[in-house]
Amino acid sequence: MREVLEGVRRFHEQPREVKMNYYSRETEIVRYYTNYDLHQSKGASWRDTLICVMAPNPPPPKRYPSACREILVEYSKHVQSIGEVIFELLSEALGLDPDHLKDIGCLEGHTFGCQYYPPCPEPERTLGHVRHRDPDFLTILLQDQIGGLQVLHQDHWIDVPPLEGALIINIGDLLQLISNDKFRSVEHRVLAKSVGPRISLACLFSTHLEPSNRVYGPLKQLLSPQNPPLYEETTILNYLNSYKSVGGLENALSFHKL
Ligand SMILES: O=C(O)CCC(=O)C(=O)O
Ligand SMILES: [Fe+2]
Repeated sequence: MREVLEGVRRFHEQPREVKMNYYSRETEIVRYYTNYDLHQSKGASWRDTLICVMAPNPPPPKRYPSACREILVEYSKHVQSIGEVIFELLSEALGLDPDHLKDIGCLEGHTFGCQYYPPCPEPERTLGHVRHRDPDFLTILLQDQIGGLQVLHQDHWIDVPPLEGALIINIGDLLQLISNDKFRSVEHRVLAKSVGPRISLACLFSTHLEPSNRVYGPLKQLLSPQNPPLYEETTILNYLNSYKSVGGLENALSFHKL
């Protein structure tokens, strides 16, 4: 875990000219940029991001930056195994067969968001990452020892202190949708800090770059006259368009409520 964060640091701390080879504001499967909503949003978050799609259709390994290529590929295998166990447990928690969430494709794809938050001279004037919910089924988040991550709980921002060797599991919007609100996607943010850099790696389980007509809606097994569906069926792409239209700032699920 330490090594993969080191790999992310190595990438971000290279000269700008090297990183520019990966710079893109489009939906490339490997891309480096700052603030996906930079040109729409009124403010900018204090971070840079390297996105790497790892599954289901990874590019040839040489497309990943050499500074972190090997360690990203290795970490991807580990995180896939952890994801399998977590989706089994979540399936059981919903009263379903352990393979259910896997069978409907929740584990099919994952993408790494490799974040780098430089030290900020005026941390009270910005955020490292504005409040948002993740647009996926589930996120496995690895953070370093700097701190700053917070989750919203009963209208209060609660610190998620770094714990050596620990991973943070966040429910995303798509799992809230298919579980018909049994699981809630967590709102979270990262404070800017004068110390740093802070490095994190968010592994987002979703297949959002795969063109697919597959639709997701509340799972039939969870519905009854007392528990009617709360959401319409949607493709992942359609849901992502709602997410982008509000820049992640509002709850994109509200667009899909029945
Ligand atoms: O850097 C972090 O701890 C959070 C990152 C995050 O929320 C994200 O990439 O969606
Ligand atoms: Fe997030």
